[in-house]
Amino acid sequence: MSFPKVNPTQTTAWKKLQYHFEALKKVHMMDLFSENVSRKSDFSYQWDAFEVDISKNRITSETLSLLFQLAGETKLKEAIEAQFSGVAINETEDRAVLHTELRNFKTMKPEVTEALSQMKVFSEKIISGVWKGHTGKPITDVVNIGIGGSDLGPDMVTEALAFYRNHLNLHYISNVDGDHVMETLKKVDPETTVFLIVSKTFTTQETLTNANTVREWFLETASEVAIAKHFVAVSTNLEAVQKFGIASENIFPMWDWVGGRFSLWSAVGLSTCCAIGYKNFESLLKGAHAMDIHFQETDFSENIPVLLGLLSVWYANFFKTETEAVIPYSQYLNKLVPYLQQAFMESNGKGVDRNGNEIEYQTGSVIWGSTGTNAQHAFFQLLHQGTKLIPTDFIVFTESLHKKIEHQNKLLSNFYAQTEALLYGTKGEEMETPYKVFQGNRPTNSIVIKKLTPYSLGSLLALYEHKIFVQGVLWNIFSYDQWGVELGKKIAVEKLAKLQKE
Ligand SMILES: O=P(O)(O)OC[C@H]1O[C@](O)(CO)[C@@H](O)[C@@H]1O
Repeated sequence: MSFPKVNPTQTTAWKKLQYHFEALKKVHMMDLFSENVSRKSDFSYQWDAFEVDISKNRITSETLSLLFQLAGETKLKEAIEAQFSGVAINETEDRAVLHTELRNFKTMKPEVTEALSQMKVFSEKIISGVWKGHTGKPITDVVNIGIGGSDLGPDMVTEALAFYRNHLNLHYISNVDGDHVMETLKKVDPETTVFLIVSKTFTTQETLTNANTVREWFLETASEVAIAKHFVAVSTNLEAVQKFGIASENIFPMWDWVGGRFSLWSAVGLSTCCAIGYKNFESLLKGAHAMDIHFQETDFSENIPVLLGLLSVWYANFFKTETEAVIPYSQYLNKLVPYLQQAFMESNGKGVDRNGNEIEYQTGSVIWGSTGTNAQHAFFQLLHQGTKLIPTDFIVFTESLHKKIEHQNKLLSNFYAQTEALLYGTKGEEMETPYKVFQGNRPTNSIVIKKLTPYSLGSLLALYEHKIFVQGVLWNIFSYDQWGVELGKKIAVEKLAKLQKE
């Protein structure tokens, strides 16, 4: 049984939140800090190697109580249970949503265990040089051909975990723009490169076009039989993969209960597994699973994904904010924001509710951002003095991987300085000109993690996955379909036919 479909605006909590908002909207957070000396610790949450501080938000303990009431009335607890127990909560596609099962080693389905061991064997052969190209040379380069969820997640994780990488060179081809594939092919040698064609459906125009171009390029210097040593596929569509000419032992499975944007934990992450080795890949999965348990079992008052999801709703629906920024103070997380953009916006960019009615409140915020400190010199002016209120996540790792202490101290001091400047502004200070005034009162979450490891990265990504789900339940939308991408694809097919004729 799926969980009840509640319009959030019809709940008692929503009405109370509306009144509460009217009373709180002009209050400066600085006053909330002066009234309560333990505000920082009251609104900080420790979990594993994470410390999440939400004290710099325009909230009081009453705000949280009302948001918990809203979660109760919209049946969040029941929704979490339904998702984890495999109910087909993706109703418009009649599918369960079980990416969490890809990282649960205790209850893992046999086909997942089998796929993981297939990944282990394959990646070990590639890394050790046992797997040879068709001319007998070991593999030096791995190229992932995929787009959307079959590209963004693996690419992001491979870059984020560069510190843990081996000698292999990794490349990602996604865009149908021929310059993308051709520039990548300039860098690789067909004799020592393996191509991973990753597509859940194996019908995606960009991926198939790129895969065919690569295949033609490969066959300029090799025979058809050599394909078995250089082409591998990850897909649910075995028939289409076989038609493409990929040997059956080179096919890795996917399942319809894993959404593309939640699939980096499956064989879709094969490129990452080759780059960092199976042991590290498994650690990524275990870190995500630890967060799954936290999300499933922790009371909402201490539940980090729940708290962050509720705060988004508070800002989007009461303060009417339209965007949220994410600023990781780690260059390794340079690709986190593009990955989150698909995860959040493809999931929650919906205008029809779970009862089929058009929605009259805001859903799916625009997600944007980039790494600190670079972002400080790009768009922080707007965060500090612009007319828009932009709730922002600040993420940092306290320990630096390269032990560059001076750099790390400067990075951390900027991290803390920015959240304080956004909080306090110049309130209480005499400024000689209005242009130098900072209003402050701009909300931030601080996500402070001990160290960037495969495990902690897994936890961080799972945290955001669950935040998406929390928002979706509160907004009463289906977070796991993506019909909004179809119309453009259909028109593009028609345009292509016309262009080809001309
Ligand atoms: O893995 P596939 O089937 O090639 O799909 C790629 C991407 O395309 C989308 O369907 C959007 O067009 C995404 O949801 C998905 O991640």
